[in-house]
Amino acid sequence: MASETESEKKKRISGYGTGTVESVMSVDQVAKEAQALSEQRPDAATLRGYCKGEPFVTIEGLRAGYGKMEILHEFDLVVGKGQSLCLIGPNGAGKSTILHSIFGFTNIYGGKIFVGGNDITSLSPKEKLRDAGVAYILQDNSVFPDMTVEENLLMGGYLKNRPAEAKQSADRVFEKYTRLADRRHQRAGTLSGGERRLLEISRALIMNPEVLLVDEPSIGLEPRFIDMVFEILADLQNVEGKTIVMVEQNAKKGLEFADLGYVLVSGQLALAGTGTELLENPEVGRLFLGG
Ligand SMILES: Nc1ncnc2c1ncn2[C@@H]1O[C@H](COP(=O)(O)OP(=O)(O)OP(=O)(O)O)[C@@H](O)[C@H]1O
Repeated sequence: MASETESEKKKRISGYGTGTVESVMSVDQVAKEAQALSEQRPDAATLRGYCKGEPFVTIEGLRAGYGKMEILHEFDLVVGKGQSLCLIGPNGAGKSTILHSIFGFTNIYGGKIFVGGNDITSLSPKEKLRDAGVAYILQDNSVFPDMTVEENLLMGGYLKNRPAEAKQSADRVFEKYTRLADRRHQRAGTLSGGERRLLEISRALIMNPEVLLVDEPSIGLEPRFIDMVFEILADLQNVEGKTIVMVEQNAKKGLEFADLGYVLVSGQLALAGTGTELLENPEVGRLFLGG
């Protein structure tokens, strides 16, 4: 968003929360005031306390970034199996960088990442998807528009050695989501925004991952599709037992959905709680939920 003006930024942010354009603070102001939240920074034991059962996705003292630039500084995270976590925070705080780091898209300078007790810190994205059961769902517009819905889904199984297995997984997706089944031979570029997001999520399911990293599921969607996408994610968590780590600019939606919420400020964890606790926190409300 390099060319975005301050007024455009305000407009964009106002769409994420519940406030009006006028009532929303500038991006820089939010970032500055959010620093004060860091005084309540939780320790690793507190994070574990929020965990249901054994920790499943754990990050310990992560230092990561791009090239030589460190974006995340000593970042910790603990999520139980089948739990969901939503990361919120000012623009540029490093939320997506956490997902990138878990999936292997960043340089890691220190710290560890575990899934199911296994150290996955230095695995490649391919190994994380194929061997560690971690899938990354891109922000948006990642479907191949000239390929059919079915072909797009099968692309999700390109790491499976046996195409027949990918086909079986795709058939299971079609059984579950008849909306996609009805359109299996349709070009993906002709799908509605909500259907496209459903296809992007479904494509990640072909490898049958345990952990879903979901980057901004509501971005660019009309309100009616946003609810649909969150219902799909709730089903994947509650019925299929997937563990979800999500970044969501619509902080209200994200915190209503997730069991846990973390506020990230300048690459560091500033505040953690249940989704409900953060929704009820007046400072979080003022800074990220539109007042
Ligand atoms: N591929 C990259 N190469 C270099 N720097 C990057 C890259 N991706 C992100 N950054 C930088 O890392 C910092 C954190 O970016 P990140 O996208 O993680 O923030 P964010 O909290 O998700 O922000 P937003 O809410 O605006 O999406 C920013 O300063 C950004 O410019």
